[in-house]
Parts: sequence; C-alpha cells; structure tokens
Amino acid sequence: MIEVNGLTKRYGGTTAVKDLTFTVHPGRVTGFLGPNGAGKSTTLRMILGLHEPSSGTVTVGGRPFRERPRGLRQVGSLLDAHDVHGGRTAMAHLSALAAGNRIPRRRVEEVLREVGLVKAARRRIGGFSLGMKQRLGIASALLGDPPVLIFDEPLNGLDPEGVRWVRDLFRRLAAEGRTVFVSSHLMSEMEHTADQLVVIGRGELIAAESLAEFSARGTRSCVMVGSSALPALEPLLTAEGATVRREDGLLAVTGLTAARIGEITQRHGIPVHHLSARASSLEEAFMELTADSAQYLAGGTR
Ligand SMILES: Nc1ncnc2c1ncn2[C@@H]1O[C@H](COP(=O)(O)OP(=O)(O)OP(=O)(O)O)[C@@H](O)[C@H]1O
Repeated sequence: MIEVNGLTKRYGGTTAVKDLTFTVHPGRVTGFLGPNGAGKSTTLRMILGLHEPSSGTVTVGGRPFRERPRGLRQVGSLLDAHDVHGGRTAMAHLSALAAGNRIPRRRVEEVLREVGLVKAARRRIGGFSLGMKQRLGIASALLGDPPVLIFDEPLNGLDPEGVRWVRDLFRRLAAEGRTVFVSSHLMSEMEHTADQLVVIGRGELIAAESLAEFSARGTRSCVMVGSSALPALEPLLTAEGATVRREDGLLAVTGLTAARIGEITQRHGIPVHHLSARASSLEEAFMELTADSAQYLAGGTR
C-alpha cells in the first residue's frame, strides 16, 4: 500500500503539491491523472524518497521508502526512460542494477524476455528508440520482482502494439496482487488501463475513486426516466431538489439517484417504463473537473 498523507511540496514561491492525501491499494492498477504541471512527477518523486516533502508524510508498506534496504526489491519504478547511460548495453545496464541490489543474474534474462528486448540485449542503449527505452525502463522496474510498481507516463512514445502490451502487463502485475501506480495526463490512456483513479489539479486532490464513480461526477451524468405520466412526475422530482429536462420523450434527471427516483414514483403510484443511469464519459468528467487547473496553467499565472 502507498499512503500519502497531507503531502505538500513548495519550490520557492511555487506550491507544486498541496496537502495531498490518498491511498493506493494492491491488486489494482491505479491511474494518477492530472493536466500538465499538476504535480504528478513531484508526488512520485516524494513517494520514492527522491524529493523531501515540505510537509506531510508518504509511506510504502508502512515505512518511508528511503528506510527500505535493497530498494529495487521493494518498489520498482520508471520515472524517465531517457535517464540511462547510452554507452551501455541493455544487458550491462540491467546486470549493474541487479548486482547493486543483490538480485540474482537470471532475473536479467527473465525481464529482458518479459519486455521483448532479448534480441537487443547486447546493443548500446544510445541507439534505442523511445519505445525500446520505455521497455528497458519497465524491465528495470520489474528486475527485483517488487510488490509495488510506480510508472511516470509509461505509455509516452509507445506504438499501439506497445500500448496494448503495457496495459496487459499492468493488469497481470495487479492480478498477481501488486500495487501498480501509473501517471498520465491523458484520460484516454487510463480509461482502458486503470481500475482506480487518483486525479489532481494544481497540486490538489480532485478525486480518489473508481472509474465509474469518477464518471458519475460529470455534470452530464443523469438518470433517464420514461413514464406515461411525465407531467405529474416532473414537479415531484423538482420538489426533491432535482433538475429535470425533456429529452427524446424521456426525462433527464440530475441530482437524484435512480434508486431515489424509483422510490418516489412508487410512493406516488406513477407508472415507469424506463429508468437508467447515464454517466458522463470519463473524458468529459476529466475535462470538466480539471478545467480550472488547465485554464490556470494556460494563463501562465502560476
Ligand atoms: N525542481 C523544481 N523547481 C521549481 N519548480 C518545480 C520543480 N519541479 C517541478 N516544479 C513545478 O511544480 C509544478 C508541478 O510539476 P510536476 O512536474 O510535478 O507536474 P506534472 O503533473 O508531473 O506535469 P507533467 O504532466 O507536465 O509532467 C510545476 O508548476 C513545475 O513547474
């Protein structure tokens, strides 16, 4: 489990991360989403003990990551795929990491196979494409067979086949009971990758919940109700605080759950022939809920 509690990071006059609290659970892929500059990388660096928080705490498995010996066996991470020595071969790079973390050498062969880099193992990393470097970074993260994995924008630079491969890999790692925490600034990348979302904007928490819960927050989410007695039903729903509008012969109701609408119609003996919840698309919900932070950044007033 990754537990972030009241985490704040200031750089001079800039507050990159502000009083952030959330938990990332094992057995799921959790997407860490926010517009550019929202504070995702800063948060990941604090989780990994690379940046000191200005205040607040962050623990991995109940302890600050820095206190853990042989880190690669505890947490595997990929922060920047370019952050590798270009003169080394993939094999040499992974072997050095394995040696430094007392990881058996056979793991190097295993992870090279896992990420599809066996044929390129003896080539210099300097000649690798971005996609190959991403695969190498993922191999490094997997090397210590850790229970917690953290990836910063791992889908950047991957072709569609690579994206599918990474998604399948993340799902498998989560199904094995690991904690998988993956950042992205694109909802479309997370929509088919993550089970849970942590969404931030301007360094502050916007949401920490399942994809379905997140999409229900969009203002376009509503309940569609069909009845032969719509004129009688409308005032009953507005009296309960709902906003209603007519759409294709149905009522589109916001502000009440389908269950509550069912109770009201039953109590008043109103016949219902259609009752369905309609969620906003995740993309809509994301754009809406992060609009303030995106505009703020576009204005350059940070
Ligand atoms: N070392 C630093 N010194 C000063 N400001 C910094 C530093 N690192 C980050 N920031 C600022 O903190 C804010 C958050 O940056 P961060 O890189 O964490 O965001 P992000 O969500 O990862 O963005 P992106 O998707 O663009 O990578 C930005 O305003 C950034 O300019």
